[in-house]
This record gives sequence, structure tokens and C-alpha cells, in this order.
Amino acid sequence: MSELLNIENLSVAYGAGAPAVNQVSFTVGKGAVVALLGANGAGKSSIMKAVSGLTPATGSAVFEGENISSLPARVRVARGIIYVPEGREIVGDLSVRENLILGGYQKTASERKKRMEMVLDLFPEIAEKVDRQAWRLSGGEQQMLAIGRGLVADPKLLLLDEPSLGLAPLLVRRVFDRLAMIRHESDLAIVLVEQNLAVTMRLCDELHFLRGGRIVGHRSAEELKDETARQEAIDAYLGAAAA
Ligand SMILES: Nc1ncnc2c1ncn2[C@@H]1O[C@H](COP(=O)(O)OP(=O)(O)OP(=O)(O)O)[C@@H](O)[C@H]1O
Repeated sequence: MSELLNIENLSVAYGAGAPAVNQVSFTVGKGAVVALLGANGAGKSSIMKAVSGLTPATGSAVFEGENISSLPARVRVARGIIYVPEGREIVGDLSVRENLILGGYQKTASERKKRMEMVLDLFPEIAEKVDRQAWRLSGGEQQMLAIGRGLVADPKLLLLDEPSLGLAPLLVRRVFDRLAMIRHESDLAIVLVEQNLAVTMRLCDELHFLRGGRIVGHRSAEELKDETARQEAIDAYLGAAAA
């Protein structure tokens, strides 16, 4: 698998105290799904924001061989790095269709139309409600819209921040099944932030465990298929709440 993203010694500091992200390094292969797991405050979202150019960071970020460290967020979007933030951040007063149009704001009208059709095929739940204001959607539908809006931008790398947050287990399964479909049908790579290992295991190839802004452990999804190994990783890195 060839390399898509290489992050080296990434650090993020918001003030004078301990950095939120401290010398983090990881790589993402083309078409790979890499998960970042850790408790609240471990630094997961800060990594996502740093990779997407939304917060200042030090260290190096190389995407498709190009050093993107000093590129602004909108140029990273044009390169194919798309962030789907925690809490969805869809525009409630706009319709589902208008939210999807926003996702493709850098695309030509015909490309955007094609991508929107693909997204609505993938998420029939929101296709039925395309003219409805986004705030009227259920939590699961809003999450589908947030992911769909990201997909309209035709990402090479999707940065997905806690897509399971606040969703019932059945909806989480539905959202993750769709993500699995997309990744099998395309070259899309995903960096997935989650707190829940069981959910993450449905989709990812490898996992990095974070604590206090540092990567403290790494496992492949293959290794964690073994129940004992999985329990050991939970005990070592996450604690009982994340099982
Ligand atoms: N804009 C900000 N200004 C100041 N401190 C911040 C800011 N954003 C995050 N932090 C701090 O940085 C640390 C890491 O936060 P971050 O949101 O990256 O963690 P996280 O692992 O994504 O947490 P969660 O799972 O709760 O979303 C926390 O201590 C947090 O309080």
C-alpha cells in the first residue's frame, strides 16, 4: 500500500501549558483506515484540526509527497483532505441539498452534481429528505449528512471525528457499514477518531492509542481480532469505559 499521508513530530499547543499534541508521528496508506483512540482530552481532535490546517501546529505533514505543513485549510481541501468535525456542524437552517452543495464548493457544477448523486444513493435516508431543513433530521441522519457533505468534496483522505457520538448502536452500525462500502469501492483513506474500540474495529486497519497528547500504543486490527489481545489493549490504553 503506497503512502498517502506522513505525519512526523506533530505538536499542537494552545497556550503556555502542556501541549495538547506532543510529537505525534503516524502514516496513512492510500485507501487505508487508521484510527486514533483515546479518552476525552487525549488530543485526537487537535490532530485532526492540525492535519486539516485549522489549527497551528509544528512538525511535518506530507501528503502525496508534498509538504503541506504551511498550506492553508482551503488548499488542503483542494488537495483532497476533508475534515468531518465532531458534532457534525451541518448548517441547520439550510436544506440537506444546500448542505451538500456547500461540501462541493470547490468543485465544478457538473462534478458536484455527480458527487451529490453518489452521496444520495449511498444514504437513501437523507435522499428522501433532500429539501428538508437540516435541523429537522434525526441525529443519525445529521451524521449521514455531515459525512455526505464531506464526500461531495471528493476526498482522498477523510478525517472523521467521532462519527458514532450520540448515535444508537443500530445507527452506528449503519453509518459504519456505509463507510465500509465506500472504502471498498474507492481508494478513499480515512483517519477515524473514536473512543469506542468495538465500533472502530468494524472499519479500521490499524489503531493508534493516545494519552496526554502522545501516541502510547499501536496495534493492527488483525492483532485485535484476538479477544485476549483486545482486552489487553483496552486495559493498557483505554480503560473499561471504552470497551
Ligand atoms: N481551542 C482550544 N483552546 C485551548 N485548549 C484547547 C482547545 N482545543 C482543545 N484544547 C485542549 O487540548 C486538549 C486536547 O483536546 P482535544 O479536543 O484535541 O482532545 P480529544 O481527544 O479530541 O477530546 P474529546 O474526545 O473530548 O473530543 C484538551 O486538554 C483540551 O482542553
